[in-house]
Amino acid sequence: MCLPVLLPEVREWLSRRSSSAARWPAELLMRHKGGTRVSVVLPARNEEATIGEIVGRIHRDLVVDVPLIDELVVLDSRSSDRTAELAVAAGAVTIAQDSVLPGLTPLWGKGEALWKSLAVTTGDVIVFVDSDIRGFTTDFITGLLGPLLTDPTVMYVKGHYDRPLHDRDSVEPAGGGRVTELVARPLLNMFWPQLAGIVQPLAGEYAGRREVLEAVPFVCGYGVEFGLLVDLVDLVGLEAFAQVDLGERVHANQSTQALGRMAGQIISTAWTRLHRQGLVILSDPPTTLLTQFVRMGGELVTDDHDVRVLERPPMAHIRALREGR
Ligand SMILES: O=c1ccn([C@@H]2O[C@H](COP(=O)(O)OP(=O)(O)O)[C@@H](O)[C@H]2O)c(=O)[nH]1
Ligand SMILES: O=C(O)[C@@H](COP(=O)(O)O)O[C@H]1O[C@H](CO)[C@@H](O)[C@H](O)[C@H]1O
Repeated sequence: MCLPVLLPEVREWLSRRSSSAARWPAELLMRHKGGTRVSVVLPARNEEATIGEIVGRIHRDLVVDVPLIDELVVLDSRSSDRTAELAVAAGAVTIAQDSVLPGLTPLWGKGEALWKSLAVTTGDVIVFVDSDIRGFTTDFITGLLGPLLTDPTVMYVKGHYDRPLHDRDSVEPAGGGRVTELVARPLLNMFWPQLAGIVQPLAGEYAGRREVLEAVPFVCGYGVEFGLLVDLVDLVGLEAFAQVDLGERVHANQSTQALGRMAGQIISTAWTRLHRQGLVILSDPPTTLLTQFVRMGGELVTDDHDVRVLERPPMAHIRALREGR
């Protein structure tokens, strides 16, 4: 007989803190919104193919038709295409990542964009949505806001969905979330079993209260989602988390090589948390160099990457410094 793997408290949490997007229509949320300001942030790096559609839908449905959202911001993460122009045209405030907190050394990556969005938004609640989603619908946003606007004990909400996998010229009905299944989920089950009930730990769609988002560091690259989960559950406990089924999400799938580098960043992030939380004793730190192999002109050549974790301190610390506290 195989033992139930999920901890009893995780199983119990799942039964109480899970819902689906359909449960949270915008009209219901308007009745609960009160004076809570809501910001929606889209980190975007070269997303001209989809940013206009996503921003346009959010602006029409949740700014004009039902004024649930107070702020719609695209954090332009060093795009070299028409992302910023199309985002503005569709109704978003668009801010260049490197223009935020210019006194700090600029860093790269998705997490840098998300961390800087805290400095240029005013919402009490912030919703993060990727900008490469195909077939985006605004119930991704109302679903994530549901638990936050109706339950003051909820601090952080993760979306989950079925994840088809785009192949060159076909879409497999499942198979997406490759780094989730091959790296993130095993790491969380092994070292942070209280997070084993998070269905899509790396999902780019999530929301939280500013007070907690500004109380934790942000990993600058692709480790940001993994780092937020581990740091926030340490800060507020699983009880303050909720999870919403958003249905299905199709996005631009990166190459296996690119996901290898993403996996390296996530393993580096996990390693820093294992050490910071005293779960491992560092005799000597692991290397952060990842050597991949690519064939060029018939030759197999090495392709070296640094997957070290760069992270920003809690935004609350930056605010305190700037206010001389
Ligand atoms: O340096 C970066 C890398 C990515 N992104 C954005 O973060 C989201 C997720 O990134 P990506 O699609 O590259 O990751 P994947 O979804 O393939 O894991 C997308 O909206 C990207 O435009 C970003 O703002 N800055
Ligand atoms: O979940 C995953 O394994 C990766 C890759 O997804 P695919 O295998 O390309 O569907 O996608 C996520 O990971 C990134 C790192 O956390 C997030 O930033 C992305 O938003 C998310 O799509």
